[in-house]
Amino acid sequence: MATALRRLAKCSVSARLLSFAGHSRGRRGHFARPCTVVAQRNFSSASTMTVDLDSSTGIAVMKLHSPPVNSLSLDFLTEIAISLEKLEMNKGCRGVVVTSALPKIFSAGLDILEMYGKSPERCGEFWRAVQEMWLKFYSSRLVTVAAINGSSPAGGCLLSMTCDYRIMADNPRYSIGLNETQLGIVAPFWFKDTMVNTVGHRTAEIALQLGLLYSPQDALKIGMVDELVPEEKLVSTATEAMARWFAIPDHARQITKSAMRKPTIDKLLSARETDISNFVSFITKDSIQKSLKLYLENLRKKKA
Ligand SMILES: CCCCC/C=C\C/C=C\C=C\CC(=O)SCCNC(=O)CCNC(=O)[C@H](O)C(C)(C)COP(=O)(O)OP(=O)(O)OC[C@H]1O[C@@H](n2cnc3c(N)ncnc32)[C@H](O)[C@@H]1OP(=O)(O)O
Repeated sequence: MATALRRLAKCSVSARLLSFAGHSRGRRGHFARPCTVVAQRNFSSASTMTVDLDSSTGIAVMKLHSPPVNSLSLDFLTEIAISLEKLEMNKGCRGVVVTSALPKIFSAGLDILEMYGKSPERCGEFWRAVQEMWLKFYSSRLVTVAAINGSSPAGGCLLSMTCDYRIMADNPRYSIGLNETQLGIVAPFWFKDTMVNTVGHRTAEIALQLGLLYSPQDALKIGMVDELVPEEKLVSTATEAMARWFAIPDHARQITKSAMRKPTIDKLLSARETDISNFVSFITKDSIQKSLKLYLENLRKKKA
């Protein structure tokens, strides 16, 4: 099943690229099979998410549910990317709110177990899925809002930064940021570019080198998130925020989004294979594997 999902994800890259620049809502009809919410729900045998599309508003809510911490494994990444693609193909869908169904955690980022003790082939496959998820979200025609209802380190922060707008629960126990250097690893250039596009060069330089995780209040100050609200108001605020984006004609908003993001997207597209081989050779180094081992042990010790 997972292999079939991944194959489908690979085939769909061209559809995404075709759909990105300059298409209007009226032109989406040529895509195959529109998704239905029920099909979406049944799509994943592992039930790692629910996607509910309200046909009266055109807003879908994607709730990530991969316990214990929504870490982004190869299969989970693939399911997220395919779910977004199905929404893209659905004429009735104009926007998606991404949130977590788990308490206190939006996403713990990339699944460290996918990067530790794995073969180079598997690491490469994993990294392609990370790229694919990023490409799909960053180039989405939909209005994307992250409703960040828990901690969101590293890849979790990246996922939220691919969205058009971020609303975070105002809870000082939560944190968000690209903390890769704290694990002894390096955020690749397109993580860095997404961060720079979100918070600006100087702030990104400090945040990335120090691997900073920000409280919601500090994340608001640096522009990593756009709004803070009490947790219980998160999804309702996200759907309200969506109304402002829906008030703009889709084609104008989409072309503008494309103009803003295309250079960053093209940079990865033109270096995709090199980026995969850089990742594989970096992550499989003995020294990096040792850092990851230590980090995993510390995570487990923290609990004991
Ligand atoms: C020069 C060329 C460069 C090329 C590019 C090269 C490299 C780039 C490479 C990688 C980029 C990676 C980006 C990432 O996303 S790395 C992941 C970073 N994530 C983290 O650091 C988060 C770690 N987790 C936490 O801080 C906490 O778990 C969290 C705050 C999320 C939740 O805390 P809580 O107390 O509720 O839960 P825990 O008890 O800590 O965890 C429960 C359980 O889950 C396991 N776990 C947590 N996070 C992860 C994870 N990201 N992956 C896998 N597993 C995770 C944790 O170990 C516990 O497991 P167990 O003890 O119950 O077995």
